[in-house]
Amino acid sequence: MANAQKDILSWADKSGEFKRQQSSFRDWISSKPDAEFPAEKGRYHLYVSYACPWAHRALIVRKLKGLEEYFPYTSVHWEMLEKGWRFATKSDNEPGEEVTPDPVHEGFTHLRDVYFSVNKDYEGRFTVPTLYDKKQKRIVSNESSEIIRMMYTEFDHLLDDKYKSLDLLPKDLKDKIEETNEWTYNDINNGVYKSGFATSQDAYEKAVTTLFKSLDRAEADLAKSSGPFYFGDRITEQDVRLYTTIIRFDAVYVQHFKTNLRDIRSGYPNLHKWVRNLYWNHPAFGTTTEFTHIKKHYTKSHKQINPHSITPLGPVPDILPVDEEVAAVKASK
Ligand SMILES: N[C@@H](CCC(=O)N[C@@H](CS)C(=O)NCC(=O)O)C(=O)O
Repeated sequence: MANAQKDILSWADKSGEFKRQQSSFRDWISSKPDAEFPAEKGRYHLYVSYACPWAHRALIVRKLKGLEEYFPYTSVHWEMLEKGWRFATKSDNEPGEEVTPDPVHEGFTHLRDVYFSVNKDYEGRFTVPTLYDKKQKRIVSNESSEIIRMMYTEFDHLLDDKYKSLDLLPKDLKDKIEETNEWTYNDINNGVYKSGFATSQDAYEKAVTTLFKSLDRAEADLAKSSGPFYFGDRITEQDVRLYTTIIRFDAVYVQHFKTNLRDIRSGYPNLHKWVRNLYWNHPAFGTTTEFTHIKKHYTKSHKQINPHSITPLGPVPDILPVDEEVAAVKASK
C-alpha cells in the first residue's frame, strides 16, 4: 500500500527519467465458452478516464467494434489527487457520458476501492483502464494494449458482420504495426510523459528530442500513406494508438509537459490532417474525446508540475475544423 501512495513523479529514477510501472492484472477474455473469462454480455465493466490516453484506446475500440453492450463503462472524474482517481458524485456535473458514481459497487468513492475489493493488500497503482468481471468480482486486466486486442477478436462470433469484419490488426500488416508500435509507444505515447515527468534537464532533453524525432518519423509515414489512415484506406491499431497522444498534444502536452519544439497544428501538416479526419469524421474517435477532462486532469492533478492548478485557456480552439489551417500555414500555401 505504501507504494500506491507515491506521487507520480516519484517513479523517476536517479537520473531523473520517468519509468512507467508494469500493469498488474494481465488476464484475457476469450471466445471459448469454458474460458476463465468468457466473452459474455452483462458480465464486464470498464473503468476509464476521459483524460487518460491509455483508457481512451479502449473507448475508441469499444465503439469501432460495436461492443457497447458488452462493455458498459464509467469514466472517473478528471481530478486525481492523493487517493488516485475518484468517482464523480451525484452533484458533479462534468461533460461526457457516464461520468457517474460507480454503478457496480454502491458507496465506492475512488477507483482504489475497486482494486482493494479484489485484493486488500494490493500494492500497485490504481490505473485506468480497468476491466472488471462482475461475476467473479475480479479485475481481468488493467493493461490497455491487451484490453483492446481482446476486443478485436474474442467477441467476433457474437457481432454483426459489419463489426466482425473490422480487423484492426490484419495479418498482412501485423509485423509493420508491431514495429511501429514499438517506437510509437516508447517515444511518443510514453515519450510525452517521460518529457513532462523528467526531474533533470538531461532526462527532459533526451525525452523531448527522441519524441520529436519520432513525430518526424510519423509525419514522414503519413506523407507517404495514400490515407486517410496511417496504413492507407484501412483503419488499424496504429491509428488508435497514435491518435490518443496526438489529440492531446496541442491541447495540453505542449505547455504542461513542455513538449514545445513544435505543435501539431503548425508544425506537422500530415499529422494534423490525419488527426482532424479521425476526430471530425469518425465518431469512435470524436465522441470519445473530452477536452475538458483532458485539460483539467493534467493541469489540476499534477501539482508537482503545476502547483497552482491554473488551466491555460488556450489553445483556441482545442482542435481546428477539418479544413481549416492556422493563419501562418494558410499564408504559406
Ligand atoms: N500500462 C497502462 C498504463 C495506464 C496508466 O498509466 N493510466 C494512468 C492515467 S493516464 C493512471 O491511471 N494513473 C494513475 C496512477 O498511476 O496512479 C495501460 O496502458 O493500460
